[in-house]
Amino acid sequence: MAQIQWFPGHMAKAKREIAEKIKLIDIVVELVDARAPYSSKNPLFNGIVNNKPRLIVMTKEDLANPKITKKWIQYYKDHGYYAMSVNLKQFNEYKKIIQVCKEILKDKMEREAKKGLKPRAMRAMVLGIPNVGKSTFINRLAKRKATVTGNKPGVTKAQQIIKVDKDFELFDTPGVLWPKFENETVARNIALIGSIKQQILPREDLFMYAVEHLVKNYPRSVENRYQIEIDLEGDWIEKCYDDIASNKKIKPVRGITDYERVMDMFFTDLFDGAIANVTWELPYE
Ligand SMILES: Nc1nc2c(ncn2[C@@H]2O[C@H](COP(=O)(O)OP(=O)(O)OP(=O)(O)O)[C@@H](O)[C@H]2O)c(=O)[nH]1
Repeated sequence: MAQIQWFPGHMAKAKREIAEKIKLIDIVVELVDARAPYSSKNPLFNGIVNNKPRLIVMTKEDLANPKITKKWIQYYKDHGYYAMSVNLKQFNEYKKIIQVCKEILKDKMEREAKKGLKPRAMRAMVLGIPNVGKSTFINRLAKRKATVTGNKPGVTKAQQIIKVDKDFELFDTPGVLWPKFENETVARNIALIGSIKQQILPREDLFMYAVEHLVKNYPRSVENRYQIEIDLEGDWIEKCYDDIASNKKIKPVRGITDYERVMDMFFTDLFDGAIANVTWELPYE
């Protein structure tokens, strides 16, 4: 954990920016990654959002375990949030989010109309830690490349309002929250969903944690991928490196297994979904 830097300055700045914007909006759309819904949710702005309605959108449902995603949605609902899951890679998925926002705000808009207030569009803001899909969602809405997307933490840039339709508007710049590093498990989980660089943690530890979690919770996911057997006893990790290297024909370096290449291959398989439908944490854990 010593390598992880905590930047109170960044956090304070993000908090200030979000607090400024929040005054202008009717609903907060908070994106979290379905593979690690706890670790990718930053409790920091609970105090800022206050009484604004909040919709939690679990992105990347296509990469997560569908049964656990359902449990998480129930968990959020039990805790008074609106919640849903999406695969933003699917072109029309963003429409579902807008639909749900409109349903949530329907009563509020009707109350305003009854009071004789001028009809206006509902306004939403997107929030989330890096890499959860904020730009992808906003770009889909804007139907243009408004912001740069990429599978690297921290690429969201430049503030405009996007008019989605006559009833709905969205800030074109999302609120970027800093990931929390509450404990080692949280840090590992956010590294495993790509929200922080893996290199921030000792990579061998991350590899071992991931393989162990998979073997215990997703029997045969790793074994089948590399045609190996894993028995979590004794020097299992050494054997695991050697067996993956041998199966994938990764050449040894000066007679020693090339651990770095084994890890590269494993993490690529994980990020590309070759080892798929994995969620790293359960609700109530
Ligand atoms: N499989 C899958 N990939 C997704 C989904 N949503 C986003 N992605 C991918 O995740 C990566 C990160 O998405 P972005 O939209 O850049 O995330 P962001 O939250 O704007 O990231 P920052 O700019 O770092 O704050 C991109 O490669 C997207 O294509 C999803 O629902 N499923």
